Amino acid sequence: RSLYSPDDPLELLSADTAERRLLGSPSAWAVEFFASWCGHCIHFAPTWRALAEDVREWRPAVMLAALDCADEANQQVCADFGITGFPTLKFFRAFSKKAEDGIRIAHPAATVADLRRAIITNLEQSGDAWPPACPPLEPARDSHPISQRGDRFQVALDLLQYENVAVRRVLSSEEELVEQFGVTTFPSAYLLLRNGSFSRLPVHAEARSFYTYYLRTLSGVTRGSYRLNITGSAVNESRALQPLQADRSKVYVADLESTLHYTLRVEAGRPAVLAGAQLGALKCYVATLAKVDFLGGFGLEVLMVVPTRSRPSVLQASPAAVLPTNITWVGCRGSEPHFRGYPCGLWTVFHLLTIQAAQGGPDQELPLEVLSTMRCYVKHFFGCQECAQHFEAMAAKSMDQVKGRDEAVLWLWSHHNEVNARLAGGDTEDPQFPKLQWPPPDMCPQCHREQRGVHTWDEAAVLSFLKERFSPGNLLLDHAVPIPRAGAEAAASTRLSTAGLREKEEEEERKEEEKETEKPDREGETGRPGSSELRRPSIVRRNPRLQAVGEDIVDLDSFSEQHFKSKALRAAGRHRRLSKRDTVALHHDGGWERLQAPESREEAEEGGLRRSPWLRVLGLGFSRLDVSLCIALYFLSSMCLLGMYTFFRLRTRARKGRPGFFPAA
Ligand SMILES: Cc1cc2nc3c(=O)[nH]c(=O)nc-3n(C[C@H](O)[C@H](O)[C@H](O)COP(=O)(O)OP(=O)(O)OC[C@H]3O[C@@H](n4cnc5c(N)ncnc54)[C@H](O)[C@@H]3O)c2cc1C
Repeated sequence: RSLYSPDDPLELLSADTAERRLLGSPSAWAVEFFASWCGHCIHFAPTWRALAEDVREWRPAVMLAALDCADEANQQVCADFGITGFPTLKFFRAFSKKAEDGIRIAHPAATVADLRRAIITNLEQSGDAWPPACPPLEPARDSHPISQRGDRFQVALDLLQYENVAVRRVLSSEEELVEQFGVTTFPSAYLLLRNGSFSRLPVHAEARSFYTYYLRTLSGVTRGSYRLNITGSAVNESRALQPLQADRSKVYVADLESTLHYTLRVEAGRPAVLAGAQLGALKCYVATLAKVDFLGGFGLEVLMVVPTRSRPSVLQASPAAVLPTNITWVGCRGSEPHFRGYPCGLWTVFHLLTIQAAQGGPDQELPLEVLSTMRCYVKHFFGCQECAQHFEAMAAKSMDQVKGRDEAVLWLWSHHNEVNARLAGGDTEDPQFPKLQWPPPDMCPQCHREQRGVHTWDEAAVLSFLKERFSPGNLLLDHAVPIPRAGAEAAASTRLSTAGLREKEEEEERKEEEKETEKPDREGETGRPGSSELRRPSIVRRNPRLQAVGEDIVDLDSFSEQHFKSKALRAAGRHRRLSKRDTVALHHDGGWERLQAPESREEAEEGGLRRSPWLRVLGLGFSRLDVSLCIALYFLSSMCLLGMYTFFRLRTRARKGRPGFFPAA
């Protein structure tokens, strides 16, 4: 099942319906914005469902709804409603005009009773926005605290859909009525009939459910014509995922790519403004991806981020890019849509990053940098807010004490296991993928030891297991989105060893250089149609319009250019083609070239930023535009000189031909 199904008594909103239903509505709405992968949303779903059941009779005065912000189709609408974390609960008064009118209902960990009270409190404060279907709940002189009054409003709301009965409240302060009915205890309920007779309701307890039940059973009281409007969208319908054959000893590139797609296009695209610490966190993340030899040769060209103040973030600006635009979970695929997926992918990406950072190059600090990048990323972008808080608490305790590169790998491993232990047996656990202390004995027997009957880990064995597991040779390309290429070659590329990849890559680079030398005027073109050598676009493109904006928006283009200068130089040394616009061209496999967006081709050509080989050899840093201008100026000045020369020459000749100035004697 998805978190909610059409059987639940709430409306499942979508991008098409959210604004239409919530804004300008004669009903008040309580909405949960959730992400189906988020553990705390999974915990919270039964409470929201129970609340929906509890207040189902309050329709159409008060409606309950839910919107899945993890669904990429809903990304924009969730951003419009200012949703940055999950679950977020908002109350919309009737006739709310703007998305910002939603009032946050604090504390999603609240009980059904707390939430019901929060709805009533907000309803009471509706003033002019009183839902027409809602009975008048607020007597003129009510000195009781709102929390107490709220409990008693509920009966009136519970009877909303019933005809031939009206519920009114009388306060103890209304002495005349109290006296007329002979009321002695508060609260108590009286039934007043049309003929003027009245009697106290014979209920066992002066409580909401007793009153409601009794009133509904009265003769003549019937349910009105209002029908529950269960409008489950097809997208949200319960569905089990088709199982994909996944080898659990492998790491799938499809999972890594899907995670990058989700982190960069969805999570980082959510804030209205990227600035300050949040922008810093994104820069770190991008920088780490570029710095670590991420995917070890599996064709990721990282990465341009463009300054933005507007939310349709640059991260979405390039429709076709290196990463696929859809999500395919393979190793991280859950048995149902709300299990596993993105959080699984995020753990996997960070394990891979720490291990690759620990293994590659002389930079001792890099694995520690990866850990702090993960900490920053989770703090600023991970949509599951409570997960992020838990992780931050763990990190604050011990992350600073990590000194060495192997220690960094083991820190992440052991803390991931701590999370596994906390979540084991809970409702976020996919029954088909129980949360274990990892790696389990069948995956790594040598990792486990027993000393006097007590289990211990052999950390050295764990470390080498992790290094092997997250080595480039253990990455599988299955189910990732392929780019068409020659049949046999494509088949062969489904799984390549690191060595194979690197050889292939070098060969392709050689070929590429040769082609560039042969056809300098084709520089900037993205490849031959049908060939596997399309130049890959960067994930995110420069958007010149956005560059004029504010000071605290950092141009990550120049940031990364500076940051990775040394890396770029090294790459250039290895005959990498490195354009000014591509931050770092990492290893690539020809079979993994992504289709390039046409606009990025145009952009590259228009900007004239790609230099032809001979200019690069000269190292002059001129673009083709510069050179064209030089030639044009040179030509113009030559023409000018020629003109002047001809003019003076003609004048001299003319003078010689004329009679002298002095008259003949
Ligand atoms: C930073 C972070 C904090 C989170 N906090 C919470 C939370 O507070 N509450 C909540 O409900 N959910 C939380 N989650 C989600 C939760 O940890 C799982 O990611 C999610 O439930 C999916 O679980 P899974 O079964 O796919 O395995 P995951 O735990 O996601 O693991 C993914 C894969 O990594 C491998 N793996 C497992 N353990 C280890 C390990 N110790 N070392 C290396 N590899 C390992 C396995 O192959 C596994 O399939 C958090 C996720 C992240 C990224």
